[in-house]
Amino acid sequence: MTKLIVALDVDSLAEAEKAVDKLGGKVEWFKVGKQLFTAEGPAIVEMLKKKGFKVFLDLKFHDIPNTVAQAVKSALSIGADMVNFHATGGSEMIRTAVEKNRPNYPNAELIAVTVLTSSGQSVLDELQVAGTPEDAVLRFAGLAKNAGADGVVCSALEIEALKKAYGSEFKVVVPGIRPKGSSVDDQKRIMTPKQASDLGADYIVVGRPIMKAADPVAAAEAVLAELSI
Ligand SMILES: O=c1ccn([C@@H]2O[C@H](COP(=O)(O)O)[C@@H](O)[C@H]2O)c(=O)[nH]1
Repeated sequence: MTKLIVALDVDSLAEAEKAVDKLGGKVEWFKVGKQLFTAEGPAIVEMLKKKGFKVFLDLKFHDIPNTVAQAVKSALSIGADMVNFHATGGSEMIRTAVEKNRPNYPNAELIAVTVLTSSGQSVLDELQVAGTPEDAVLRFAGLAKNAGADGVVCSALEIEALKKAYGSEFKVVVPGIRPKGSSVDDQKRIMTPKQASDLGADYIVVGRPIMKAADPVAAAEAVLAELSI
């Protein structure tokens, strides 16, 4: 079953707590990204864990292997249930982070970012990354899986190929989700909650379509209603 992760892309702990208290009855997972974590730090994760939520700390680490391994350790030690790093950091970086942290946090989900959902073909061309976004996602995911990652962040367009290539146990975490009629914003590779769920997304990540809705609770309920049971 596909789980909903709501992206808490707000400026302050107070704003985040207000949203969480409204959505909390419906939503089990919240994502804390660079905007909120840079402003508030570990207090935000502490607040979410105290209230009993699962936390995806989306800091997309990308650095030398030792630094990423230690950053993942810090993220897990403050209570994150899911953390991520860029697959383009390479196998050694991923393997070091996984091997260093898996023994102490066996249930943590260690996830590699493949190609950002805001990137289309033109970004890959600009960066001289070979092939289509799907080609690159599959390549980066294979590297991440071999290095021990539990899954990847990708767009819904790549779910089918990823599950076929790497099996149903390899998790796919899917942002770039847009309910019918909602603003696309800066996302490029998008699908609806229902499409992503039908394709086998383990998690969908939804930010602005819920957080910026006139009625965020109704928007979250509408997304949840689209997910396959
Ligand atoms: O490839 C990626 C990786 C991460 N994200 C993050 O997900 C949310 C999406 O927010 P929306 O408002 O629903 O667009 C956001 O926090 C991103 O940092 C992503 O979009 N794509």
